[in-house]
Amino acid sequence: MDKLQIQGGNRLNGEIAISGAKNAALPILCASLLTDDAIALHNVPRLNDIGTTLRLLSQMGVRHDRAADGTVELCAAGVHSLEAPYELVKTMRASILVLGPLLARYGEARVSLPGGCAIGQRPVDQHIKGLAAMGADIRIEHGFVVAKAKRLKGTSILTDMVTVTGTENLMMAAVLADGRTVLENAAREPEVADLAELLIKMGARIQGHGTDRIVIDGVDRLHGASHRIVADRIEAGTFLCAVGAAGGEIMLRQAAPQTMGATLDKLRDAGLEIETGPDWVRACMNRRPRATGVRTSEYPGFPTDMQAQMMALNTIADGTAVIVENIFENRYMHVQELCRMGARIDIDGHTAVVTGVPNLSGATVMATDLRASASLVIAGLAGYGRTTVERIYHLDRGYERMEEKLRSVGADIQRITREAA
Ligand SMILES: CC(=O)N[C@H]1[C@@H](OP(=O)(O)OP(=O)(O)OC[C@H]2O[C@@H](n3ccc(=O)[nH]c3=O)[C@H](O)[C@@H]2O)O[C@H](CO)[C@@H](O)[C@@H]1O
Ligand SMILES: C=C(OP(=O)(O)O)C(=O)O
Repeated sequence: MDKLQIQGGNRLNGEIAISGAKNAALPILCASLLTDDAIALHNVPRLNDIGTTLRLLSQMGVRHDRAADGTVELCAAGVHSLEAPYELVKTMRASILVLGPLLARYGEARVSLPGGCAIGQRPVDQHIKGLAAMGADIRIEHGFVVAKAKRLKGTSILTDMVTVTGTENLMMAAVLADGRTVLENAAREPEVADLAELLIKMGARIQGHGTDRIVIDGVDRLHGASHRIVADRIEAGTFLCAVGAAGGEIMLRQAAPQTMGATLDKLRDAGLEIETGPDWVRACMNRRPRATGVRTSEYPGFPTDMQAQMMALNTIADGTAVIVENIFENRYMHVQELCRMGARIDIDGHTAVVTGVPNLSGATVMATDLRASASLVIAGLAGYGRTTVERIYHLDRGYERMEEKLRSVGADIQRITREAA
């Protein structure tokens, strides 16, 4: 298994190009199931999760071409299987995003239930409840969601909580349904809005995306379209935490600062000097970070996907920060590993109290999930001595060439591949 080896202490200086957002690209790839026509997507990041989704779509009969410049063309004219098998779903929860499109377009789907994962239980009951309200006959059988519907019917759906992939699944189901669907308590995340933008280009009638009430008027068919995936606000935020912890000055290109409000505010509180333009962020850090507490919440609040990275920054801050994780019940797996590097963190339920220490010391640590891995990389860059981050397959699910991007701004970081290890 690949590992990363980091020699801490280098300041980060230079430019990094931000990739397309994983969490926008995944539902958008699945939306290709909604039409027989070709869909051309630009700025698709090269990530393991994207590879898994393309494999999943391929085994259903979706043809795709992937160019080196991040363009992916898909055509679902030859779909012959309406099943998402456990072998693929178990490696990536977002596979559940084929459920809505398959049901809307083919009236049938058999999708393996995703297993429990590192950050929480993550049930899909709201996806099922919404589709059932639209008239689908849905059962759980042998670990699969088995769904059937002649044609889904538009209705009003109020989810019990804000769910990102739930909103996306229901929106993709509703675009081909009979009549109007209203999604109340909808997720406002920029990735949901980006999916809606693609669907509108395909001929869907959607209003209110980006708000908590999305209104969708179903149409009989959708057509081909071309779309550029929005920039990854979490990747950009991760690099900003890295410069916050290691010091230096970086310019992020092809970024979307307008989607990063809560993260930029908190990083400014922590002492980073930040300037933004339409598609760039410049950040400079010349001091010890100030302790900065965060409470995660739905967009536009502070994202749970930035909690671990913000915690890494706080481990070396001046003062004590209180971090509250409100979205996932088990998203503190990085705490134990950060403590192995000398961090002082106490957890009580959803709350972590981080008392900043002057220095972290390099250690061998284990990555347990995607953002936990990123937090360990940040800690390794800021600490003294060598840090080895094991099990980085989690990192490769969601970051494109992270070590190359960090090396290009001066980090001493190497990938040790399985063969060389
Ligand atoms: C591929 C993708 O876009 N992943 C993102 C998406 O995950 P994902 O869409 O899986 O997360 P949700 O927004 O659905 O989860 C929010 C909360 O609702 C709960 N819940 C959700 C659905 C449901 O049917 N029942 C239920 O109880 C979850 O367990 C969680 O506690 O949003 C999360 C929250 O911003 C991010 O951390 C993930 O990076
Ligand atoms: C939790 C994440 O992703 P996923 O929902 O794909 O597990 C994430 O991107 O941090």
